[in-house]
Amino acid sequence: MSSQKIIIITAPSGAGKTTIVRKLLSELPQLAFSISASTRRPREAEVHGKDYYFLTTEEFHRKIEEDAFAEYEMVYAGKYYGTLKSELQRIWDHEQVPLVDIDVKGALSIKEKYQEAALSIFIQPPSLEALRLRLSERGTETPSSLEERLAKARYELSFAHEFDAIVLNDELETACKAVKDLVLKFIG
Ligand SMILES: Nc1ncnc2c1ncn2[C@@H]1O[C@H](COP(=O)(O)OP(=O)(O)OP(=O)(O)O)[C@@H](O)[C@H]1O
Ligand SMILES: Nc1nc2c(ncn2[C@@H]2O[C@H](COP(=O)(O)O)[C@@H](O)[C@H]2O)c(=O)[nH]1
Repeated sequence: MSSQKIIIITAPSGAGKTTIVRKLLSELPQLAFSISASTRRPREAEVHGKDYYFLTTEEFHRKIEEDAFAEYEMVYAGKYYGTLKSELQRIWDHEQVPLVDIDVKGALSIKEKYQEAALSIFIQPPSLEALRLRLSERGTETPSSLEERLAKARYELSFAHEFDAIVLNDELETACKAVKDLVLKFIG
């Protein structure tokens, strides 16, 4: 496997990135999840150092000053999310390929930074109505955070064609297989 490749999975919130990423990680040991830093509060059952590195805003600012991020964005409700350079290096040091699950702006930054070393996949939801249903059934959002995510989704959908591939996530198994095929072709 050639070193220092990176796989970017992006989409509007609720499109199914995390679901697809988890399946991919369970099937392809060549990949490792790039754990992002975030200042949002952990959800029930989320674990520091597994789902995210949960930081205070002060800690996140310090890391920005130290130039510790490959990219970072204020994604929702004043909360920061960022990909740590040290996390990518940790994964490369294990001779694995980092899989980053990030928002569309962050994905465009990583794509620009790593150029042909990056494979970028946009997960397309069947419709905004489907997104609304998935997010409300997930049970993680308040009415206002749900609307915030849907408003951002409308904007993010217009960037789909900036990425190397678009995979429709209507039937989950079909979407997972399409993503797996793209990844296997890329990592060789
Ligand atoms: N193909 C699908 N059909 C129906 N439900 C799905 C499908 N794919 C994912 N879901 C469900 O939709 C919800 C949102 O999925 P998921 O959390 O993976 O989205 P996400 O893109 O990672 O969102 P976020 O960006 O907010 O983390 C979850 O409850 C998941 O089980
Ligand atoms: N730009 C970045 N976006 C990230 C990163 N890690 C996660 N995310 C994206 O944030 C939203 C919200 O996630 P949630 O866990 O609060 O539902 C989602 O779109 C993630 O993909 C990151 O490091 N940089």
